[in-house]
Amino acid sequence: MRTAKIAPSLLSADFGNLQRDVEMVENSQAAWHHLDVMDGVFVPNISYGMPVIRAIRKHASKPLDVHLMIVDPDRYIEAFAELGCDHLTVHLEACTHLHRSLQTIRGCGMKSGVALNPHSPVSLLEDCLDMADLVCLMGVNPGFGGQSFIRNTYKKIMELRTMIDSRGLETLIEVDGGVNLDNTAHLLEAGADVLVAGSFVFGSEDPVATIARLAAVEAC
Ligand SMILES: O=C(CO)[C@@H](O)[C@H](O)COP(=O)(O)O
Repeated sequence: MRTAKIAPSLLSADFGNLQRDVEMVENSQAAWHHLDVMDGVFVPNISYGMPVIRAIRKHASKPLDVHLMIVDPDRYIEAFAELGCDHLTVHLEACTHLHRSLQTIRGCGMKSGVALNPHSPVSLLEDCLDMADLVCLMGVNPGFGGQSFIRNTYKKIMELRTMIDSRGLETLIEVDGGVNLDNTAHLLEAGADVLVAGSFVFGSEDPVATIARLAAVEAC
């Protein structure tokens, strides 16, 4: 039976109690911390950047899974590596030379990730899939937590699973946005490996228990 790695998105954390929320994730069954960096240009929202990630790193021993929603991310790859980020994901739509960006991320010692907006087909990864340790399929249009899951994502997960398996790759499929207990089993069955959940975890009464429930869901 397959279960998913759960990566709570700290975008939905209480920033006035950030250390508390980071420690909550540390003490839960979550696999990774998911950190969303938004620049107000690539997406219509601004979140947080390097000083906040530096502070989170001090309280986190689990991997930091950093999702850059910024234009021209190549400018900052080295800086995120120096902060101690473990996975760095750039958007296909924000990269002029995606192959080079993924190569640079690996060259800096991090796991390379590429994210696809809901409108981008997975076929766009045909020629650089082997450069990605992780593909993040957005289940919502990026920029905000708390949106509804876009169902076309299931088809994309299945297509990507086939591409990965037929090439014998070990690339992880991450789904980000709109994840909750109603769709976790379907996402796993479609082929997802990692689920990012923000509002469903941090908006719940008992986030540790919610993470445990998400992590316990099995795919047939
Ligand atoms: O990248 C993003 C949003 O752009 C996500 O990581 C959200 O933070 C997920 O939030 P929920 O949809 O789970 O509330």
